[in-house]
Amino acid sequence: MAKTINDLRRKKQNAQKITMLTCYDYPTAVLQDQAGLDVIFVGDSLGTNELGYAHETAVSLDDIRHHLKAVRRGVKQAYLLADMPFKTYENPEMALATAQDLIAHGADGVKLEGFQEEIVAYLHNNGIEVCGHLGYTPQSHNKAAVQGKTFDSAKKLVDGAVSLQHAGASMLVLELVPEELGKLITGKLAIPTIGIGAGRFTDGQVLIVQDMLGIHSGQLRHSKNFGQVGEMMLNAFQTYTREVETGEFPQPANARNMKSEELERLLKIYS
Ligand SMILES: Nc1nc(=O)c2c([nH]1)NC[C@@H]1CN(c3ccc(C(=O)N[C@@H](CCC(=O)O)C(=O)O)cc3)CN21
Ligand SMILES: CC(C)C(=O)C(=O)O
Ligand SMILES: [Mg+2]
Repeated sequence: MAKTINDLRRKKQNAQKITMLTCYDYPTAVLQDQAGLDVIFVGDSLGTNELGYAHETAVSLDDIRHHLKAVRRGVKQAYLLADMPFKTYENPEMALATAQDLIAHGADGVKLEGFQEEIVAYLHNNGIEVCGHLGYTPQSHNKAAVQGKTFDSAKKLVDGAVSLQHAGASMLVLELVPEELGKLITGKLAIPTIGIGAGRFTDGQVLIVQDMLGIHSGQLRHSKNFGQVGEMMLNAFQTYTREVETGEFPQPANARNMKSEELERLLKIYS
C-alpha cells in the first residue's frame, strides 16, 4: 500500500522522522522507492539541477508534468509530491487547474510557495492535498539567504505557518530558516514540517538528490554527500573513453558472430 498523508501525520505524532528527496527521473524513483523514502518529490529544482536552467522560475508546467510522469512509473510505496511551477497559481481557479493537472499525471499532492492561504483553502476545499513552503522560496527570492532571523521576520513565518495549516495545508516545507524557528514552528503545528536547511527539529528532512549523491561540484552547508556518485560517473566516463580509444573495449566476449558457412558465402562475393 502506498503511503498517505495520514501515514505522514502519524509519523509526526509518533516522533518518527519523515524522509523526503527530490526526484526527476524513472531509475532514481525506482531506487528511492525501494530504499523506503516516505515522500518522493518532483520539485521545480528540476530546472537548475536536471535541465540546466539558470533559475527555478524558468520551469514550466510542461516540464514538471514530463518528469512527474517518469517518476510516477517508478514509485510504488512512497507519497508522490509535485511542485506547482512559478506563475501557475496566480488565482484560485488557475491554481486548481494546475493542481488537477498534476494529480491527473500522477501526483498524490502538490506543493506551492508562500503565504497563500486563499489558494491553499480553495485547493483543499476541492479535495487537493497541499504542502506549503515557507522560508527561502526561490520563486519569489532571487538569492539564497536564511529567512526569519529577526523577531519580525520570524513572527511572520510562525503566523504564516499556522495560517497555512488553518487553511487546510497537509504538510509544510521550511527552507533555510534558523534551527530555533524550525523547532518552534514544528511544535506549533499538527501537520508535519519538512526542513531543508532548517535544522534538526523539523518532523522530516528533504534534500536535492544531486546534492546528497555528490553529483554537484561544491557543497552547500545544509546538505551532505551520502555518496560520491559524481566522481564515480566521471571515472566511468573517462575509463570508457580511454578503453574505446585504446581498443580495450569492446572485447570478443562483447561481440556477436555469424555462422562460418554464412560468413564464407558472404566473403566469396565481396573479397
Ligand atoms: N542543488 C540545489 N540544492 C538545494 O538545496 C536547492 C536547489 N538546488 N534549488 C532549490 C533550492 C534553493 N536552495 C538553496 C540554494 C542556495 C543555497 C546557498 O547558496 N547556500 C549558502 C548559504 C546561504 C546563506 O547561509 O545565506 C551555502 O553556502 O550553503 C542554499 C539553498 C535550496 N534548494
Ligand atoms: C527545495 C525543495 C523543497 C523544493 O522546493 C524543490 O526542490 O523544488
Ligand atoms: Mg521548489
